[in-house]
Amino acid sequence: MLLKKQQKWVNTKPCFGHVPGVEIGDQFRFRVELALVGLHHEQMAGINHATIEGKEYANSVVDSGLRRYGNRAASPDILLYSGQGQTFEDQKLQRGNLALKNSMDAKYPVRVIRKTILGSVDATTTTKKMYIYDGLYKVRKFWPERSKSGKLSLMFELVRLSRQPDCNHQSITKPRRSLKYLEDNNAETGYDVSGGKEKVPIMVVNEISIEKPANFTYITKIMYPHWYQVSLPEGCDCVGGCSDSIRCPCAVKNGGELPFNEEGSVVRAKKMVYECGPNCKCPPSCQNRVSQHGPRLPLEIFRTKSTGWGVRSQVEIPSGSFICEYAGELLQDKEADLRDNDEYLFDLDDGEGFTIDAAKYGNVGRFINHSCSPNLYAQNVLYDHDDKRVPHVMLFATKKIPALKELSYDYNYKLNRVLDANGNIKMKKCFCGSRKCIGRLY
Ligand SMILES: C[S@@+](CC[C@H](N)C(=O)[O-])C[C@H]1O[C@@H](n2cnc3c(N)ncnc32)[C@H](O)[C@@H]1O
Repeated sequence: MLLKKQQKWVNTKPCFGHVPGVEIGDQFRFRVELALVGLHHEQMAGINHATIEGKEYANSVVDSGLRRYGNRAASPDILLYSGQGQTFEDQKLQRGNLALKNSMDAKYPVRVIRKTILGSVDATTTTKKMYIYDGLYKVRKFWPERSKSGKLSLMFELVRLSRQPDCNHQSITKPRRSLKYLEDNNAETGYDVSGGKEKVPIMVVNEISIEKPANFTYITKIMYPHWYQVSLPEGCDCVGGCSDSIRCPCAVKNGGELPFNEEGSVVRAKKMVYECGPNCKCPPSCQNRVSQHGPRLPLEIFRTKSTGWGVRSQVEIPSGSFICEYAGELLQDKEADLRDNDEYLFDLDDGEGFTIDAAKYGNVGRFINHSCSPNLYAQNVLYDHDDKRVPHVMLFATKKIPALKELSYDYNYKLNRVLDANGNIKMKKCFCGSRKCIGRLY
């Protein structure tokens, strides 16, 4: 309570994925310490959940290890977790249980904290109960199961995401980092670069040096110049959501079909995708509102060996998934030509028009590198205005992408067309490493 009064609790906003400053294997003596660092805010309940657009999603569970709850480790990487509910009645698909199901449907990662007995089993050494952060899991399935008392329990199967460090929770461990370390929040990496502006933290990780990304201001939306007036598009009247592709005017704008499937994956690349907008009567959960909600995957900015910073996901990405927008300052091409740093310019068209500059103001999109064999593509999207000259540039996965594989798109530069101040052709080598690499970015 003293620390709370001194406002020393950290990561107080709900987040999905890893929590800044906490590493797999970190140990905690009491449940309240989990809340203090933002790993699991609930001090009593085993399932922690957070609201996104009115819907609850689980973001962490504490596996008490108690038989009473029927939680048992089927294998070190699989946790069978019994849902919440009173012991004297059947468990229902509500509150934490519903949140776990929603995280399963949305493929959101869930942090698992295991309660473990540490210490030697011989009688001479004292044992200690500890809570250990075990890493990220996904909910694979759930089913009802009759417990010994005859009541129905909801069993959830949680599978540990691959390529995470081992947490050695079974053994007597060497001293690990403790809460004191967390006071040092100025560590070079392991922080959310969005500073809490995105719904999921965008962690910075550097496994090869202590460098961190150069300063810029994190924004989540395009910055329009003061002279640019945004006009709102007309909306649809589909109060319950847009599923009628013949009657919904937004579906009609998309050629008579919804551009996204029920999982929120883009169906096919188009010249323009029209999402529902501020004047539409459909709810935020409408199938035709995807990229406007911002990134949902636990993305990481990591230091690459030869192309500076890059971006990857902590979890596997299904084909067609939305990754992020390319956000920055909207400039006219002639202004963009005068900018000193040309590394973060995204040209919105081939002719004289507009460019997005993410050098000073940008989001995670500014860190995604070019590849000659990309796994993302840039899709033009309109939803909050209907000016086709300045569509939102939204990046989507072109294929299923394994966890921790670098994300990339084709910068589509025209060779021999980039000129320096004296009119000489500028060239830049490409280090994408693909077998199809043409050797040059431009
Ligand atoms: C939009 S930024 C991408 C993020 C950048 N790597 C960083 O560290 O901030 C574009 C710049 O990254 C570098 N880059 C991106 N892809 C590259 C590639 N395939 N080969 C060489 N350099 C690349 C170039 O310097 C390029 O101008």
